[in-house]
Amino acid sequence: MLNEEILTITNLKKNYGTQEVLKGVTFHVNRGQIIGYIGPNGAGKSTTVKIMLGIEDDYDGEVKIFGMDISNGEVDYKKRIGYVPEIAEIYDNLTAQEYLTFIGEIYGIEHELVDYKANQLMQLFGIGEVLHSRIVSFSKGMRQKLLIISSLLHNPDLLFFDEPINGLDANSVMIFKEIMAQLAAQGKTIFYSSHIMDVVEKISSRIILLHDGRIAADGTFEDLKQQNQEGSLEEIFNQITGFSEHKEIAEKFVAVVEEV
Ligand SMILES: Nc1ncnc2c1ncn2[C@@H]1O[C@H](COP(=O)(O)OP(=O)(O)OP(=O)(O)O)[C@@H](O)[C@H]1O
Repeated sequence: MLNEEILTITNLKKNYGTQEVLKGVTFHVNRGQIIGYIGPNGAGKSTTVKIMLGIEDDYDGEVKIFGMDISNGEVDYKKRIGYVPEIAEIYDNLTAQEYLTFIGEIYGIEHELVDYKANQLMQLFGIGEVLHSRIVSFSKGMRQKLLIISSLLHNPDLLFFDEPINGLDANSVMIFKEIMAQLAAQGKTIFYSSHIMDVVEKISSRIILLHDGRIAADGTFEDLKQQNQEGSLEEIFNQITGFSEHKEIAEKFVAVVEEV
């Protein structure tokens, strides 16, 4: 069922102290969509994702995942979710294989299956030779690949990716974009936050732009292009967020740098 509702957020509000971060966010996402969730730094993207994951539970409004209100205390829905956080706590002293075994145990996956998947996926992502190396010795891109693999180990139906391609080389980005497209074609739903506009533009079936605690745009790239009469997602982003002074800011920045 491709029109099955996977995520339904209604009038979501979140404050940190006196700061209103989310001021009433509403959207619903159907199965098989790739949502590019974008917005300026501090707009509240990670906050929205943390609420959906149940990491942050103090909010107003309603959040339904797989049709169920997540505030009902039921945590089973988390077994069907994969998550690549922007900044991850990762156990440096473990080897990649030990780490993936540990993640597999959390999800209750059979040991042999985890071993098999860990081996295959690491090889396919070009890091097969470090399966038994400690994570502390990994480069940034290698760590990121390991995080992507660990988020997919349990074959989740819904994926939250927060800047997942940080540190990935150009060839790996191509593989990852293709993996996302194929996962979505298989009926997985992907919620993708990133500041890399040309990638978001290309991979998203729908783009949601969060600005000042509210949704400022929601539609396919084509929809957004028509509404804003701009050519690229970067330009649309600049227009909707009312930003045009990058040159002046850069000039002032450099002037301060040059002061001695
Ligand atoms: N635990 C917290 N305590 C207090 N304020 C917080 C906390 N987490 C986030 N905030 C504030 O909420 C706002 C939104 O933060 P959030 O991390 O959701 O933004 P974001 O859109 O993901 O930004 P970025 O693009 O920089 O990752 C920011 O002003 C941030 O300072």
